[in-house]
Amino acid sequence: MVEAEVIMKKKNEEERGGKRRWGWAAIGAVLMVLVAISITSKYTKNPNSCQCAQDSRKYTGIVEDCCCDYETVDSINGAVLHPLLQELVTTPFFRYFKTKTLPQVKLWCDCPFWPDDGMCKLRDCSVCECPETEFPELFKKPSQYALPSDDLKCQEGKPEAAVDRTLDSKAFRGWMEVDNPWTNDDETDNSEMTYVNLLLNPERYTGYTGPSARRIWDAVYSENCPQYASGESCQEKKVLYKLISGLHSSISIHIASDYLLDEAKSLWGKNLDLMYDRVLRYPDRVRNLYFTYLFVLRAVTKAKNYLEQAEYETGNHDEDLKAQSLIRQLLYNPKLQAACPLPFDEAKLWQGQSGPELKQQIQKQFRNISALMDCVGCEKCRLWGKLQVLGLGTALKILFSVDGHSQSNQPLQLQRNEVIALVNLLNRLSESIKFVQEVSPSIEKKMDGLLSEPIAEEFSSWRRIWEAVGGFWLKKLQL
Ligand SMILES: Cc1cc2nc3c(=O)[nH]c(=O)nc-3n(C[C@H](O)[C@H](O)[C@H](O)COP(=O)(O)OP(=O)(O)OC[C@H]3O[C@@H](n4cnc5c(N)ncnc54)[C@H](O)[C@@H]3O)c2cc1C
Repeated sequence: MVEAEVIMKKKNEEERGGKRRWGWAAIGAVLMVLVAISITSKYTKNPNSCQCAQDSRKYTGIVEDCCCDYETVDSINGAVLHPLLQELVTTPFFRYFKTKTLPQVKLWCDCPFWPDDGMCKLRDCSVCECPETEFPELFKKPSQYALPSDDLKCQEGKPEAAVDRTLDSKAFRGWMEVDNPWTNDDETDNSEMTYVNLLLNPERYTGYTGPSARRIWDAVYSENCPQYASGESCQEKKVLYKLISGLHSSISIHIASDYLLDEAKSLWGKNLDLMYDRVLRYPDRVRNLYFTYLFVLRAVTKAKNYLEQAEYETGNHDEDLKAQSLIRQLLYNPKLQAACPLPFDEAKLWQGQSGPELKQQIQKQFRNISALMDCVGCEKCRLWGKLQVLGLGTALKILFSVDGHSQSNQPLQLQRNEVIALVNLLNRLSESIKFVQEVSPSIEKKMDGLLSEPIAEEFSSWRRIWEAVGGFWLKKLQL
């Protein structure tokens, strides 16, 4: 009897122990599942996780609102456009830009918005002007080849419905001084104009920063091309915003690619952190750079008949022939024509009843942006700001002010300075695209590394917790 009681007691204890183990096992399993859910949700659903950030930084497929993809832009830019443009901008015709280079004290006369407080810190802010003897003699005189207006080929009689994307090549014989409805520049004001050699004044870090620079960008964005909220704004306003943002990205990339790393030692070089902070970490800014590049490229190729027949005379026969030849190679490049025949389709814009009114409104906003460039408080920044905004204004003029439907029915006429600005702008954008393509994988890898270090640390902490929890429950189960 006693023996039977002892056996029963033992059996009951074993059953209780078994139940206890099962209880501990169940609690352990639930806790482990909770820990696992917490870890997986942290690294798969969190929008700030490394995986998501990596995906959003890949640039593939068609560039938004354009007709060409990122991969094609990279390859055609690297293989064809960049080398051609680099050579073209060194020719005498393209390297001298006519601009007002007013001393700081006179700046307020030109800036229609506010007197500048001159924030520029470095010697590198100032522009190196050309001596009178250096720039081409032919540039000093008004063109003797200008056509009387009745000699311009009329574009009437084209079918109203179809968009004519060709430009009248016969209209061009010489450089005309005509107003650009998109810009605020007046090239006829010769007394204060001077020529600068762009090769001697590279766009790079100048030390222009702080409230003065910020005020210009703020005025450009907030008053003249407010950020569109997707779906709310019309396509045309979106285009203006993207052009300015793309230009801003390009300026920041040039600052970062030629930066004063150590002022005391006069050491210049690449500042990749700055490039990441200002451009690469914002995928939209990179996309807008590609958009602006394709937009300007479309303008250049649309004006091909005109540009082919233009005169690139500076008095230096060999160099002028070279400029002409390089322009032809650019305009009729078979690789470019095959890979990206229509970089941007301007025919989709200004449709509908409000088209003409909208165009006037955006034209006014762009003229304001152009006028704002006179308020940039650093000469070299102002030079490149004015040149590139004039380049954009020229692209806008080519794409939107001259076609079969223009009110005036006037064929395209460009000022010499507009052509110089257009080509130099395309070259700047091309350099930026190349730079982004070359350095962004390594910067992104570095940044991903920095991002993943804390994540790796977190993972190992989680692993330690996991092991501790697992070990504890195993011990309990072995009890
Ligand atoms: C016309 C112009 C030309 C300049 N040229 C030079 C130059 O040659 N060399 C030089 O050293 N400095 C130049 N600067 C100054 C330079 O652009 C910066 O303003 C300065 O370096 C201070 O930079 P930041 O970090 O405050 O940002 P900023 O570049 O001033 O940007 C101001 C704000 O604009 C927004 N933003 C920035 N980039 C973009 C983008 N791509 N798209 C949309 N929004 C954006 C952000 O909200 C940012 O905070 C120029 C300024 C202007 C206005």
